[in-house]
Amino acid sequence: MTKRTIYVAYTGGTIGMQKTAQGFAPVAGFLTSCVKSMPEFYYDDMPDFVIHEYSPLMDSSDMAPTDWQRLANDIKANYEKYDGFVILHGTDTMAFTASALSFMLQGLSKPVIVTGSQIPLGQLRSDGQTNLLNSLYIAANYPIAEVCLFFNNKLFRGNRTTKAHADGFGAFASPNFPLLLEAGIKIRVKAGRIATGDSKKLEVATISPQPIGVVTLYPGITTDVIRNLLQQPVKALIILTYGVGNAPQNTSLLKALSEASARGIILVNLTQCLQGKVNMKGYATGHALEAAGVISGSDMTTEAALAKLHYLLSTSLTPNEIRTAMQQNLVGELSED
Ligand SMILES: NC(=O)C[C@H](N)C(=O)O
Repeated sequence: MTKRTIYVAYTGGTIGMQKTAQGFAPVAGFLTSCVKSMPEFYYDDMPDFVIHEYSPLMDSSDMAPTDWQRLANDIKANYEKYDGFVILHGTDTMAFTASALSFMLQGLSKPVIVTGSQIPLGQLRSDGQTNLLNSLYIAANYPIAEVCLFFNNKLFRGNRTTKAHADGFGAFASPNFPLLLEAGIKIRVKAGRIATGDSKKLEVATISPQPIGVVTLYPGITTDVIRNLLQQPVKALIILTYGVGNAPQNTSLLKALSEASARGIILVNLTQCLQGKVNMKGYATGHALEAAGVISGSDMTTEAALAKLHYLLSTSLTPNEIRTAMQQNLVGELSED
């Protein structure tokens, strides 16, 4: 059998960083030369791979929707030539990029795995070797045709992830969706589905940067704070509410929200809780939000909701159509009742 070949899009992040006078920063050419010096990447069981290094390499905190587009276009341009795709990316905004790509890459029949590390590949005790090696191996041998995120021996559905640990190796969690695969002594496929090999045509959605607000409610938050967040040019506001989606039943606050909704602003209710989903029918405090035009984001992560809003606001859908689509499961990003 011919070896599978994986395309590695290297965008930056800690995995390829070196110490500089200003702290860790990505250095051109360094990651590729590190990998070339590690024989395990070239064992017989490993797939062939090519590393395409982006220029400039970025810390993922500097990334924006234009970088998501560039990645999606790059995968499209190389789609026919390769069996799978690994994206090397910084961890800070990795969950945002994985979420965005899940909406942008439509009709995937090959795996796309986003990974990186907490310690640079060139440093002692780096997690970069395990993360990259396993991602390549899994993309070739356990092709799950969706946008995944691999970290700390776990393969997650990309649009269900959130960065949950700032300095541990288990940097990612998927609070509301099970693992796709776990790489222990044995590789065990869990909620993931291995691709059947049918090839579909890949379409890439074009997205543009969107003015979206995100606010965490706290006891005593004033209507003025919310009103300021709802000013032009804001097109959507994600409200991180209490528990199952509750907010104070403050008349002026509810009025500000219903006026904004009437102006076409999309108001999305997500819970501040780490796990579980919004149910605005549970309490009067949640029901009042629904009556003000706020829609439920169910159990989406903030990252997935934000990426989904970018995707939908970049289409020609009306605000009401966007509200409907926000509550539907488009690519496995939310659980419907
Ligand atoms: N671990 C990392 O990759 C963090 C880095 N600041 C980044 O997101 O690019």
